[in-house]
Amino acid sequence: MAANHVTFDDHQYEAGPSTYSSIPSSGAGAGAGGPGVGPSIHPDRLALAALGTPHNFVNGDAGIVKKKKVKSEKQKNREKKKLKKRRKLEQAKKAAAPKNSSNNQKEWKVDPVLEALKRSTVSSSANKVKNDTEDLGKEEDKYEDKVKKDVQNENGDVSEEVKVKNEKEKRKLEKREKREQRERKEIRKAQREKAALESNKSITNEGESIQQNDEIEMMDQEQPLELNDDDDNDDNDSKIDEDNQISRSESPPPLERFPLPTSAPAPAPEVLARQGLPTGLEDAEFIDQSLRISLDDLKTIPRKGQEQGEQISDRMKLRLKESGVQDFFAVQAAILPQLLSLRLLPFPYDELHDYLISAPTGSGKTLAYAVPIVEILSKRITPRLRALIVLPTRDLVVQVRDTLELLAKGSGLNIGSVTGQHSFSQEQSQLVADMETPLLGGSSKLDILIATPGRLMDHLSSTPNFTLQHLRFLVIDEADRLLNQSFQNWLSQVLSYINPPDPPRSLPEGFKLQPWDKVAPSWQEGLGLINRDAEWYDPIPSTCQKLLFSATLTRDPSKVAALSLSSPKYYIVQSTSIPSIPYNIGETFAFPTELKEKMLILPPQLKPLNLIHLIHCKEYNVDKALVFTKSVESSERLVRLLEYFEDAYILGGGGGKRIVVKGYTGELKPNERKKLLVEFAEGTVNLLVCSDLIARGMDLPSVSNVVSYDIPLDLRKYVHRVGRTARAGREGTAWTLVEKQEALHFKGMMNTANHLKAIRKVKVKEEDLSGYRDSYDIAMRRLKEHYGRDT
Ligand SMILES: Nc1ncnc2c1ncn2[C@@H]1O[C@H](COP(=O)(O)OP(=O)(O)OP(=O)(O)O)[C@@H](O)[C@H]1O
Repeated sequence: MAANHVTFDDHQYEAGPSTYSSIPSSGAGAGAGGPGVGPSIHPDRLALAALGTPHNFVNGDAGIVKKKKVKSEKQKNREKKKLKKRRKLEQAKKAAAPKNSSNNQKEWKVDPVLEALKRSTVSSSANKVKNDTEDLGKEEDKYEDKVKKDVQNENGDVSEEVKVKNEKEKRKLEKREKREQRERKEIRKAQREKAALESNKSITNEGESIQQNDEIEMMDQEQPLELNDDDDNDDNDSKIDEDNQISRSESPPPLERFPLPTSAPAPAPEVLARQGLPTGLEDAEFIDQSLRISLDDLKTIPRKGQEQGEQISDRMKLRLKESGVQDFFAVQAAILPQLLSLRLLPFPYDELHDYLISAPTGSGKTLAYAVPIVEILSKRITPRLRALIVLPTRDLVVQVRDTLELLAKGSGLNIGSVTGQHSFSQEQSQLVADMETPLLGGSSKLDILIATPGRLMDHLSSTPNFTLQHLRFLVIDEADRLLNQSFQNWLSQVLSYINPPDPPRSLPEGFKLQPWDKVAPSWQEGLGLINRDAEWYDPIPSTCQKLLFSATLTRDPSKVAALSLSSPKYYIVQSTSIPSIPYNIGETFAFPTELKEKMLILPPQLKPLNLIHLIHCKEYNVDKALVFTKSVESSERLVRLLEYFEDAYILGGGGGKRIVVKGYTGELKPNERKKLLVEFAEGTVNLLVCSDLIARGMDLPSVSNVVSYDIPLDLRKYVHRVGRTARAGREGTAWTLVEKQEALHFKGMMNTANHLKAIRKVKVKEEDLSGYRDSYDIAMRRLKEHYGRDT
């Protein structure tokens, strides 16, 4: 009986042509009924027909027997045709099957169109089957053509044109299917909306009706997603839709309406910039750049139990006076009283703040941390590494070390630096006294270390007994630049060497604690030296204060968060007459008060002549100048051109003194650079041509002019360039040579920062340049000869 439930498709693909042998004149002959002549119908089915078994099964053979009696000639012909087509189809399938199967038989791939049709016929009624059969016939015809074409394609019989046609047809079919799907969905949606409207009518309360609509809207949004999952089950879906409509209209009145959530207004960029920042940074304290406090007037904030604050030590006053300091500048006046109020080893109840200080270039940031470090550490008994200052370049390390040595003269403090300038072992012997005995508390020879991040990391990982556990100050100068250096993830590494290890940790096996091995109190628990569970006191807090200084201090939340600041205080030093310039979100730049800014807008070919005019013309008197170019190569070229020009100009009787120009590049050895800076300070060198990298943070008190021969790429670079002059309250002028095609960009950049008004435009007349023409032409000829190509 199982055969009775075989569907039409099952017959088609499994029973084979024998199923249809009942069709008169089919001539198939060799069916399941045996090799007899004429119609061969399975005896079971004949018996069933005779018994009058109800033929409500979809499409059994018995059904066919019954249908046979009423079939018209037309129908028979049609079926014959179909049969013919099917046979052709079977043949085509065999031909289309891959030829490489192991048993040399063609493997049949399931065709998605036929599969879909197969599924649809399973659930349809007998009538539907009839229609479907016709449809299927059509589809099969199409498919047969397609297969034929495919077979031909495979054999390479068909031209390119035919292939394209096939493709087009395939796409058409797909498009049609999609369109139909879309239409079905739209119909369903319209039905739902209609039902919703009807159910709304029955709800008299207006508020309730709104809620009902909301509900329906929500459902509308959700339902298509479900329906999309199975588009073939349209009938079922529409039934579900009907059920939904009914249940909606019959559902009890909805509950009282709650206020719907509304989206919050978009936060302002400044607010966004603050997100993720520690509290304290939101409330920056602004310090007027003109603030001055005399050395005698500066007092520390009184500590607990103190009536009034203390003055700085006489020795420090003396040292400061020796280096020309009469008053403390604003940045120093702002933070010295706070930093100096804490002891070398603060009490547990003393609140240690970290500091972020944004102050203009040349405003005296170095002394703002150097003075408290020297003052506080001078009270120490045994040397331990208590201050670490990280700087981005060797030159800055040398500069800061000089300042610290000057201040610490006579204090007994040991100051060292690691930059990679000396051999690693030389630096090691400078850092630690004992590298042989394992010591938990380290064996530092230094009190203050100034380092570049890369070399610091090397020592942390490879120098035995070098530890940061005793740090009282961690200073990150030029912080914006350093925080942008992800080099070996240096910041988080350094912080991990400062923070106490997580308890519990027992001492290494076989380790012997030496009597002179002094572990920092906050590290003792982590190293297993004390068991706080058995003690009565709270964890011992770290005594390290982090101080960050920069002219352009970033407030990038992710970078600031990486510092794990504790109770941070944020100070911005700026002039009240020139408002600070908000640039990037949360970033402010401040310019030195005594700075004059000028720009020349000119054709590129006139840049050298204009520079020559600026340095030779009495009116402008551009001397003691740092000249910035866009690259090392253009620095070299400019230095050479100016040298050739000076040769020709002096020889040609141009008048005036010879201008001495030198390049200040990274290729110079440290002692050469130092010599050059001394010559520049003495005035024997008039112009130093350099790149941005080398000049950053350089403190050259004698710089009177900064010339941007090539415009800076961004405002940040501009601030750092111009900040090389007008330092420490002195006057200075910044010149920018702007090529005509760059004018829009440069002005736009300054305008965005609301700073364009501060820059005066200078125009040099063509005739003013004529006096230099001859010497300039000679210089250019020599330059061309030198480079052996056109310049
Ligand atoms: N209170 C002061 N009185 C006089 N001169 C000072 C004072 N403080 C600092 N200076 C001098 O000002 C110059 C600039 O100081 P410093 O290099 O510390 O500035 P800075 O803010 O660190 O600049 P940059 O951001 O460019 O590094 C130095 O020559 C320094 O000696």
